[in-house]
Amino acid sequence: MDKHIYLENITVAFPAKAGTVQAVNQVDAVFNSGEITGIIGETGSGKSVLGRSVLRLTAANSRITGRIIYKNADLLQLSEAELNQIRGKTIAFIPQNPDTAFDPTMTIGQQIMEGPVYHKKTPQAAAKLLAIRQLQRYAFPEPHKIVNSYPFQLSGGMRQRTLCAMSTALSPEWLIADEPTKGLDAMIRRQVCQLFFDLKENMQVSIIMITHDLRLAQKLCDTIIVLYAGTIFEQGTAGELFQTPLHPYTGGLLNAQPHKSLLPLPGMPPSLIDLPPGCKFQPRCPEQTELCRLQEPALQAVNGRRVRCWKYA
Ligand SMILES: Nc1ncnc2c1ncn2[C@@H]1O[C@H](COP(=O)(O)OP(=O)(O)OP(=O)(O)O)[C@@H](O)[C@H]1O
Ligand code: NI
Repeated sequence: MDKHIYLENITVAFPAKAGTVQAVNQVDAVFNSGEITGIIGETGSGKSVLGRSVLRLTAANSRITGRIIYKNADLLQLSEAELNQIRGKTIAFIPQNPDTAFDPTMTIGQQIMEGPVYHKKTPQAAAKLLAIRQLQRYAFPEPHKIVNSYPFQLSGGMRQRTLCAMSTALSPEWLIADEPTKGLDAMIRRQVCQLFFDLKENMQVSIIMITHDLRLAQKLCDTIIVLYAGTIFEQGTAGELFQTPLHPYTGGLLNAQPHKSLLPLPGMPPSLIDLPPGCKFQPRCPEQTELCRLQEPALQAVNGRRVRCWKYA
């Protein structure tokens, strides 16, 4: 039995007063086990919603349809109790905003120990040792002190790293990390980056990495998925995709990086309530044609990659 995660026709919608927000639209993808898959795309393109949908962690009013197959089971069909046996233990999630993920009344040590004590019945003393070891791995110079501190006593960067320590305390098979390097300074970012690499190489953890940090994605990821307006616009190996982006949107994203031309993509993403016909990127695309306005291109296979653009049809 393989340990890939298969997304089949995943759509995530949020009914709202003004209409239904289509945050994720008919996504088909395979997250290969043993790999780091990066999900990149502009703000609001659906990265977090897609990542959260795997463990049904989207907002309570969300409607998720499609299938998410992991080890022959559809995660979307499991009961809350069954899913709770997977959450954190087999598939762990590191949320985007560290500040809402902590209980302010518990010490850092207690929060890291919670998973092992709850899921694996690890005795308190052993769990505390594990917490200290975890903090050490995530580059805390004084883990013995940190286990006894409270979240408010830590800097934002330290809280981010504590979240990583919490999420990997149970040695999960999969880790879904939502912008794990956000707000970290360059040195700590390099350490966390090295850690993700170690998790993959030495601890056999497969990773889904949601990020705005394209240099991190290029360095760390095996496969890249590019999202726009909730759909996959391009997918390929990190090497090929960063070397020769096929979609004009991917090209624009890469060019907007600080060490490149720093040219932001012109225009705004579309409203996700009333999506226009045709290619969703067409109003902003420098290479648009009549066909792009009329009909939405399919996600095409091109030399082992996938791209949603009429240029390649
Ligand atoms: N609970 C919700 N109700 C309504 N709309 C939502 C809800 N959660 C997310 N959305 C919408 O879904 C879309 C995708 O959001 P998402 O957070 O996945 O974007 P993102 O790519 O992660 O952006 P960022 O890079 O800023 O984190 C956005 O338009 C957002 O406003
Ligand atoms: Ni996000």
